[in-house]
Amino acid sequence: MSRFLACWRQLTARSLVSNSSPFQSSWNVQGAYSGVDPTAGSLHVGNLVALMPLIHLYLHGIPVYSLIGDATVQLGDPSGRTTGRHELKQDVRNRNKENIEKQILSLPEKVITYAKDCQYKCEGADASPLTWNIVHNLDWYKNMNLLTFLNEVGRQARVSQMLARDSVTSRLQSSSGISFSELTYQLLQAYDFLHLYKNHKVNLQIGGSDQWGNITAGTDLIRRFYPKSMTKSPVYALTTPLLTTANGQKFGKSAGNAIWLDPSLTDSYSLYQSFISLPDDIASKYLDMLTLLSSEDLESIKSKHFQNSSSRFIQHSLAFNVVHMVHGKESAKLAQLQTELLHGSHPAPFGFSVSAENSILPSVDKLKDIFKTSNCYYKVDSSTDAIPFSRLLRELGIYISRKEASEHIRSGAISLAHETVVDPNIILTHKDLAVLRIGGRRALILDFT
Ligand SMILES: Nc1ncnc2c1ncn2[C@@H]1O[C@H](COP(=O)(O)OP(=O)(O)OP(=O)(O)O)[C@@H](O)[C@H]1O
Ligand SMILES: N[C@@H](Cc1ccc(O)cc1)C(=O)O
Repeated sequence: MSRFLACWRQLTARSLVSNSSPFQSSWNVQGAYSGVDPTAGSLHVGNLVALMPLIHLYLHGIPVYSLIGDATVQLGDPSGRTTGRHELKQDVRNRNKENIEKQILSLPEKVITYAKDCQYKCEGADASPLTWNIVHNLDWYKNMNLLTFLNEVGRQARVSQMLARDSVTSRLQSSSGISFSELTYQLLQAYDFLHLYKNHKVNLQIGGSDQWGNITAGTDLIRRFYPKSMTKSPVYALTTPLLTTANGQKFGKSAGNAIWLDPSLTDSYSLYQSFISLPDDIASKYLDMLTLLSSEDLESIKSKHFQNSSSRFIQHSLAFNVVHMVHGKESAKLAQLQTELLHGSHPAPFGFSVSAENSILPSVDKLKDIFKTSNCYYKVDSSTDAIPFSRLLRELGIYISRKEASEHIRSGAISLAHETVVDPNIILTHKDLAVLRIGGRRALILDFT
């Protein structure tokens, strides 16, 4: 079996293929790429879906390329957007580019460690990972002359096809319309694919399903440029499903609901937590898509979960595995322990909870060690410990105003160490740690020591 066929089986079994060029077992993939525009300082969980096929290809020993769109970010991709993007300043774009590049550079080592832990196998293929390459599209656009681009690329592009792309039709009908630069975005992404095909033998582009139009603009352009090469080295497109919220909204930067992969923006505990309240069917699908667990392990997790679905075993397994892959195993273990202490089933002192089987609560010092690096830990110092509760919450930055804090307190949504607090003016007399709960799921640690 060819390496790509073995990999394709993994991708389809894990529901990672939303659309593709007509698949045949003879697909001859020599290299694959996926791109990201540095519109933010970190990748997010949505981007991870589009990265998963690249991860499987990498583990199967097929050359992979991550493209950082430091040229395309200047135009803004209209795909999946109802309005144009705000222009980012050059220093912000550069910072974003550096951060994303660092994140991608650190990925292969993490993926290999995680894959070993999962005993990931390349069925029927003898493979070992090659280098994970990073390219920047400004490298070929910075000296590109406008006339050369229009002559080489513009001449081949068909305006009727450009206008028919989903990303364009939806915007043409909107009140804000679409700018010329956004309309030409697809030609730049198409030319990227052509460039990588010509210079690095890359003949597969992968992206989220909103990228189908841009990716096929590339396959069309390459076929027009190199009609004779198509028998020996054909080009392919592959898209993954979009990761959406429970109400169908795409997870991402534009929707403002991104869960970042950078631990300084979304710490391991919050990343872990983001999967815990997913409905069973969605969590089960994400477990297939976002982990490298074997089909036997996936089966056994699901069957264990359905013996007692209140255990949320699928959600916890998904959370542990994603944190393991992107932040490392130690961070995943810590996030699991923090989750157990904050959301277990058996109430314990200071407002912590632990499960009945594991009811020994760590000492205050140990608890401080467990939580002090997480975003849910707040140190209450001596200048703030004798002030009214609503002001304390404002001073700690938990609420932006005292008024907002007071409203939440009065509504009964806040409890401290198992006690609901309804008086915004109360002065706390705590001397150790206490868990502050806001609504159903948010839990913070206040450290009064
Ligand atoms: N929620 C998601 N599910 C699956 N793939 C996604 C998701 N969000 C982004 N991607 C994919 O990640 C790749 C890089 O996307 P990029 O970061 O450039 O834009 P984006 O996150 O979609 O941005 P925005 O949210 O601003 O539209 C693309 O292939 C895109 O389709
Ligand atoms: N258009 C992609 C990013 C990208 C940029 C250039 C490419 O060649 C490929 C992909 C997105 O916004 O999600």
